[in-house]
This record gives sequence, C-alpha cells and structure tokens, in this order.
Amino acid sequence: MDVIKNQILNVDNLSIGYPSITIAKNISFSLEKGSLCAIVGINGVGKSTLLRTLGGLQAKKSGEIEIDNQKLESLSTLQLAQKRSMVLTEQTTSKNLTVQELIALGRQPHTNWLGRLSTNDKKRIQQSIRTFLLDKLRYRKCHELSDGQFQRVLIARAMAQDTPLILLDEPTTHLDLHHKVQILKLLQQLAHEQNKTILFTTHEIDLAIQTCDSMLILDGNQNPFGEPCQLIEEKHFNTLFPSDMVQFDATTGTYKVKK
Ligand SMILES: Nc1ncnc2c1ncn2[C@@H]1O[C@H](COP(=O)(O)OP(=O)(O)OP(=O)(O)O)[C@@H](O)[C@H]1O
Repeated sequence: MDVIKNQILNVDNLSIGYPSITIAKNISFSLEKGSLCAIVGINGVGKSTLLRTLGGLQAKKSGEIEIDNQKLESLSTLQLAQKRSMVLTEQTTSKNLTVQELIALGRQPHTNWLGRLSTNDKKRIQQSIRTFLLDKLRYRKCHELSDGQFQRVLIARAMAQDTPLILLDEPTTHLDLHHKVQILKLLQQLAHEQNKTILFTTHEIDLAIQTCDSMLILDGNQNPFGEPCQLIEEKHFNTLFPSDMVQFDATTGTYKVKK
C-alpha cells in the first residue's frame, strides 16, 4: 500500500505513436514522489512523443497511465493542470512579458475566476524566482534573456504551478556545460527538497547518470528503467548506440569516441 502511496506516476504496458504508426511499445515504469528521472534514447525514438503522451497532450495507442493513482483520461483539464506542469521545446510563449509576469502565469490553475493573485500565489511566485536564481532578472522582458536564462524562467513557471509532477522536454538543450549542470542541480534540489517528481528528456546521458535517481532508456521495445548504476551493471548503455563510433565506459559512466 505504502509503495502505491509514494508513487506519483505509473505507466503500464504503454504504446505511443500517431494515428498511422506505433513508435514505441512495452513502456512500463513508476516514479516515486520526490525523484528526478531522465528519459534517454537515440534521435527520433519517441522521447518527446512519450512526454507529450504522459502529459495528456497526445492520445496513447494502448496501455495505462496513472497520475497520483488516477487514470490520466479521467482527469479534467483543470485537475490535470493541478497534477502536472510541462515545459516543451516548441512552446509558444509571449516573450514580451517580464520574467515575473511569465512565472505568474504558472499560477493560473490555482487563481479564482478573476485571475487575481492571492498572498499564497505571490509567495509561490517569489519562491520560484528565488529557487531559479532570477531575482536580478525579474523585471526584464523575456526577449532580453539568454537561452539559458529563459530556460530557467520556463522551469520556474512550471515550479510556480506547484504540481507534484513536472515534465520537461530537453531542459538543458542549447546550454553550455556549466549551465547544463546548474539546471540539473536545481532540478535535483527541487525534487529532493520540495518533494517534486521531475521527468525530463535529454541527450546528456553522462550528466543524467550522475544526477538522476532513475532513468528510462527508450529503445522502442524493451525500454529498461531503473537506477543509473543498475542500468550500467546490466550493460544497457553499451548497446544504446551503434558500437562502431562510441563505446560506453562503465567505470566512469561516460561514452568515449572509438579511435
Ligand atoms: N505528428 C507526427 N506524425 C507522425 N509522426 C511523427 C509526428 N511527430 C513526430 N513523429 C515521428 O515520431 C518519431 C518520434 O519523434 P520524437 O520527436 O518523439 O522523437 P525524440 O526521441 O524526441 O527525437 P529527438 O531526440 O530527435 O528530439 C519520429 O520518427 C518522428 O518523425
């Protein structure tokens, strides 16, 4: 029973895809509350499709998705917005808003019909600004920010939405190594200190191995899931890419270019 209570996302035998094609099948995993999990896999395998399906933006082909022990399809739009927040790569957002205004939009599922911000809403917005190191940028227009700064704002908006589950599509893309690590550390902190469950897609396999509590290797058929060290021991990273170019080094948890 306790195990069920501690899980926020349960995925069972899920198939994903589009009306005329199934892209990946046999996807089964569960996420504990307060954990950070990465979805990795080669280009085009279906990471973004999976994230959109889990977030209820796209229909599944078959299988079960439960958020907080409720079937995804039984949740109303408002209930869904109170259970999960999302940051997508192709998201259209008005960059004419200030940082603070954009983050405040995260409170929409919680505000009354007038859309007025309560004291609690303002507190949540302030917390998100502080957590994602945006104090000095709060009155800047979003179009004046660098890619890395804007990425932090989008994640801060998701945090302000204050949902138990946060889904992020490639949150570290376009960032330099320092800022990739900064974002991943902030996500880890948010998961562990504020009990948020964060699931994100990434190509940064080495960094995900070092920072995540669990990982899903999407390969379309087996889709192994587990703690990074368990996946390394079971040699799942060794076969992720064709072996003529790169080789996984289990001792360092990194890929090396083959000479
Ligand atoms: N609207 C669509 N209709 C049909 N097929 C689609 C559609 N959108 C994407 N696909 C296909 O679905 C597959 C999975 O795409 P998806 O973007 O989910 O992969 P990904 O793992 O996130 O890729 P990447 O690592 O390159 O970002 C691809 O083969 C893509 O061409």
